[in-house]
Amino acid sequence: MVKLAGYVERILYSSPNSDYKIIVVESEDGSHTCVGNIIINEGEYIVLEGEEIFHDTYGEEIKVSSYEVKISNDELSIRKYLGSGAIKGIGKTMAGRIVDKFGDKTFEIIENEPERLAEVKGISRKGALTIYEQVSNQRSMRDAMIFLQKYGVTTGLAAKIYNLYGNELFNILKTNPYKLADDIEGVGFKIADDIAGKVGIEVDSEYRIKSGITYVLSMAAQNGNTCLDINTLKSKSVEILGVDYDIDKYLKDMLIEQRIKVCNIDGVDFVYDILFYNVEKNIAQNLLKIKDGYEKFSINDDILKRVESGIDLHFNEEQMHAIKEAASEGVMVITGGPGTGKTTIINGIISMCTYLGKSVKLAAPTGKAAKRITESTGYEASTIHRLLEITKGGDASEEYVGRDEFNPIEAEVIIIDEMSMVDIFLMKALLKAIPYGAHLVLVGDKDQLPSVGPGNVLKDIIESGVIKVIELKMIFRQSEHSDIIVNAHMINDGKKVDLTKKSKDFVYVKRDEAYSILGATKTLVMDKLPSYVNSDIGSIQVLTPMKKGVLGVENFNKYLQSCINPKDTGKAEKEYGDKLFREGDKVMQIKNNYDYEWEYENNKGIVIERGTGIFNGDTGIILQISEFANMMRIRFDDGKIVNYKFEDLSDLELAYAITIHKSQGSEYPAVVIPLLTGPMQLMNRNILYTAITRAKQCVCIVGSSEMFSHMIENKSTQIRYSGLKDRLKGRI
Ligand SMILES: Nc1ncnc2c1ncn2[C@@H]1O[C@H](COP(=O)(O)OP(=O)(O)OP(=O)(O)O)[C@@H](O)[C@H]1O
Repeated sequence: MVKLAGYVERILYSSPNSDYKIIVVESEDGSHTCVGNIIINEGEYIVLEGEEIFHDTYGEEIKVSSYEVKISNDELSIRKYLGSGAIKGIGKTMAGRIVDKFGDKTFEIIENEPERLAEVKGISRKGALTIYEQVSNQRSMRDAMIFLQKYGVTTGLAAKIYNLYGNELFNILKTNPYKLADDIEGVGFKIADDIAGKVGIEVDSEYRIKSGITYVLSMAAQNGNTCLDINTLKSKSVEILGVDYDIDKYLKDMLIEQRIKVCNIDGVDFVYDILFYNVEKNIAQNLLKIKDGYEKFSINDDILKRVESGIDLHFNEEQMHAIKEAASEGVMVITGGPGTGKTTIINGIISMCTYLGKSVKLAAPTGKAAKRITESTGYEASTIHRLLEITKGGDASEEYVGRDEFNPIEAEVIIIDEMSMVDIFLMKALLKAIPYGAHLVLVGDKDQLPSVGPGNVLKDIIESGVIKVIELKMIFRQSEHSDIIVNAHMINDGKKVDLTKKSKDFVYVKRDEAYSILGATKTLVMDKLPSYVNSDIGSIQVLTPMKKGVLGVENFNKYLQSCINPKDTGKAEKEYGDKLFREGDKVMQIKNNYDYEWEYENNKGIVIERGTGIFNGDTGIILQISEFANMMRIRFDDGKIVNYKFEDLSDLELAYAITIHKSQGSEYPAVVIPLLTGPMQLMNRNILYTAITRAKQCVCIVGSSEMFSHMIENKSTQIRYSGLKDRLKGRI
């Protein structure tokens, strides 16, 4: 770690999209090139700390880890600061004239007697005022950044906070920093509480207690709950606030202020953050409206026969029933495990609609799932986000949703696959955009893991008993072809699976210790499986329940990266937080982002198509990392090429191994599942079932057969609190 203090002599590079800069700092012992996210102008005085690094092209540099900016009052630095382009309307010449006139008193004059700037030739009184506003805004923004950095707030978040509140920020920080936690995504109760403590806000302040209660509800939402029973809410609030208060009093206030709602379900009071309450209520109302407001399609046996002959198989009774019901129900659910014929029914419904002249839209929650259903039905599917024309980072909040009740989806039948992944926010947005009279068909496996976001939408709808449900039981893919399917159903039914039985597609590799599991997994991924399933290394997916620990995703990725794509002087690298990306690495996008621009190139490297949108679960390879251009070039599996700015790297993770949660909706030729130990709430049947059903040709379990059996027995899937089922039933 080195420390440095000096003037910013030059800004060599400034990213147009972030605070990333390459600057030259003139200190007592000469010039130094420094790089990092820095908000600064030429001529300002910087005191920084950083690490010395060596760049192949630019030589020695200091990578800045923390800094403080001071505007010096000496004439040269004022001249540089004003002339740096930071203040609109002042160039180098004008800066020279201002400093010639006011010398080292320039800032004092700008701040205290700005009208005097008009004494300088070429500056009007109005111009003087604009200069004053800009200088003081810049100063307060910088002050705010420095202030927030002290509380561990990153520069990106600090800028977001400042942009929202402007100069009101200090006032808010001093009176109610908890407002930040309410208003800004990324500021949780903990950061707000830390600031509050430092600015001297009392622990028993009303703001603090209410903010703590909201925080407990939001943490519950992160675990999938839309509400929380009142006793748990009270005890958790007391726990995080660290003081024993009469929480009831504050809950009553929050009820009056319409910040929360309380619903009684079976004699227990459940508390909702008003946001979740409204979303859940909206889903129930709209779902019932769609259910009742439909128009039956008239079908006859002739049409069904034609559908069947088009698909070239005989539907069994269940399937025929499902297709008929899709014609006569406003909303219906089709649920079943792998190989039970869901896709075949979707095909049948689409084909029936074609004969009836009804328009169909088919969609799924992720890009991968949409691609998969497109391939298996031959009918173009989109993501639900695309169907709803959601823009801006894929956020389903209303302002960015293009399709709604005023501009509904243009289709008479809307089929959604992989419904188990849909959370309450996406469901609300979807239902709002269903046109009057349209039929909605929801397809999914209710035993897959529930959505990452809050809610238990598919299960709640099924259990409400209000919506028509077709549960498929018959397995079409036969056991002689696939142990994966048979075992998946056995696991789902809680039946013991014999791992010692020889199988072509369900393989067990016994290992008793974490590091030997790592080694065996590597051998499978690199040497054995690619030729066995006729695929490349990149298509073999390691799926693990956990993020942390030797067998967690993070460690697995580091290990597999070092084996599959080791360090090499020819491969550039980029560190981002505790992640290290290297050219050639396999990576995954972990959010839907509709703004990323992609292009397709032909084999001569000429761009032949452009578009936008990269989706949660999309995987690709890093082609190039350029520190100078501040970007990383990635080619996704479907050929799209995207330039990621470094500040967007939080959207990317190494993907040699991914969590089972993240694998939902995706399929791979072969999966390797390492199992040894882990937290009991993760090592359960639901997780194992989801992991196994991701594999098309081969599942390899590496590790402990006892843990495998334990997971089948462990049904303790975390309970999700939600009122949707009871709301649909009209009980609340
Ligand atoms: N009535 C039927 N008669 C014969 N084969 C059938 C019938 N229905 C489906 N199949 C076949 O069974 C296999 C599994 O069906 P399908 O792909 O529709 O199931 P799925 O529930 O969508 O499976 P998954 O969830 O694994 O994708 C397919 O090969 C399909 O052609």
